[in-house]
Amino acid sequence: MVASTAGEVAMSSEEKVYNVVLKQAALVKKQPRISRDLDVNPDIVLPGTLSLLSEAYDRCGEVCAEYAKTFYLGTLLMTPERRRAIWAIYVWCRRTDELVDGPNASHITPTALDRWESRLEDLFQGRPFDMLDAALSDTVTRFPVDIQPFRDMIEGMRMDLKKSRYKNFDELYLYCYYVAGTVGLMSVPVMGIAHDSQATTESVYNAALALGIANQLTNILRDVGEDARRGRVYLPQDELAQAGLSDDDIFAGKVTNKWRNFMKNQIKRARMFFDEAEKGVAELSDASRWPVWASLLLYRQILDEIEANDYNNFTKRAYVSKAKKIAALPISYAKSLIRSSRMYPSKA
Ligand SMILES: CC(C)=CCC/C(C)=C/CC/C(C)=C/CC/C(C)=C/[C@@H]1[C@@H](COP(=O)(O)OP(=O)(O)O)[C@]1(C)CC/C=C(\C)CC/C=C(\C)CCC=C(C)C
Ligand SMILES: [Mn+2]
Repeated sequence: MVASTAGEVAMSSEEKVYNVVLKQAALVKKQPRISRDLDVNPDIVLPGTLSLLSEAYDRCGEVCAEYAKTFYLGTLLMTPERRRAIWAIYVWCRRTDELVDGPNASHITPTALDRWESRLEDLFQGRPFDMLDAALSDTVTRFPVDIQPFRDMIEGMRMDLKKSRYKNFDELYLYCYYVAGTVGLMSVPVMGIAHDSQATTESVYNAALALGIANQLTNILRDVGEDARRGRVYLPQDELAQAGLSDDDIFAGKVTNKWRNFMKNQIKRARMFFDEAEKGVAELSDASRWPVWASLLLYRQILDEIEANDYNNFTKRAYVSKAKKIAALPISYAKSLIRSSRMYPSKA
């Protein structure tokens, strides 16, 4: 908590977001933990609807494969119903992101985002607008997914429309929650917490949030040059100033020692969020641990690549080679066999 000059007590972004985590965890606790593999029940669908729905999910899978090969490969390791649900969530997130980041972004207004939000409300009430919405509409009836993180992601897009600078890490943290921490909160109810996990639901949600934040911080550090060319600086202005840097240095795009030192600290912080996330992966249901480990290790390696590029994230895009991606699979598989709190039940 931070006291303002008027004596009011303002909540930090971390506190605000933690309250969302607590609410999400409480909501999912009301539902039984998913301990078995659910599958589509044809008895509850009208004739013809099932195949339409299958087509809708397949299309979501195709979009996911096209835009995010790594995530897609990860989802192939999941059970069929969970995989389809993650595809549906992925596609909704991607479409939301495209509104402000895609080819038509310059025409997007706050009103368009309001319309997108009412479509979201409709699909949660069983009234999807199109085929891709229909897949998510079905997913939210099968898994205890709440609407709040979806609304919050749209809020992040609103923020992107009106804001291109972040005063400090507190402001950046809130942005990262909106656009990526939310994905963690949307995904846990689908991935499921292991039925014999001793961890609290809050701690697993907190780890999921941390993975979203870590991914987004990494994404920001990878894309500094690209974002600057769009007039955007997603770095804390106060930390830049403390390092003796300004927006002009970013637009100039020169790798100096000041920049290297600044980047070292930013990378350190992103790694701390990855460390926090790691604590929760072992608590996920058996079939979900491997894909989450794989995606965590792969995204985390982008930070190593930024270092390997001598911190030139102005003109060099850090990427993980195919060989390293393949090498991450057995490592993540081995890690997924570790079931921490279940191995030490006395911890609870
Ligand atoms: C297997 C797995 C990890 C599944 C999650 C798949 C999913 C639903 C992804 C949605 C991603 C998405 C399209 C988000 C929209 C906003 C956005 C673009 C965020 C950035 C993603 C990376 O995208 P990319 O590199 O393509 O970026 P560009 O558009 O090219 O700039 C983000 C960096 C955020 C992604 C955040 C996550 C995937 C959160 C992961 C957390 C979990 C799956 C929870 C795991 C649970 C525990 C307990 C740790
Ligand atoms: Mn980016």
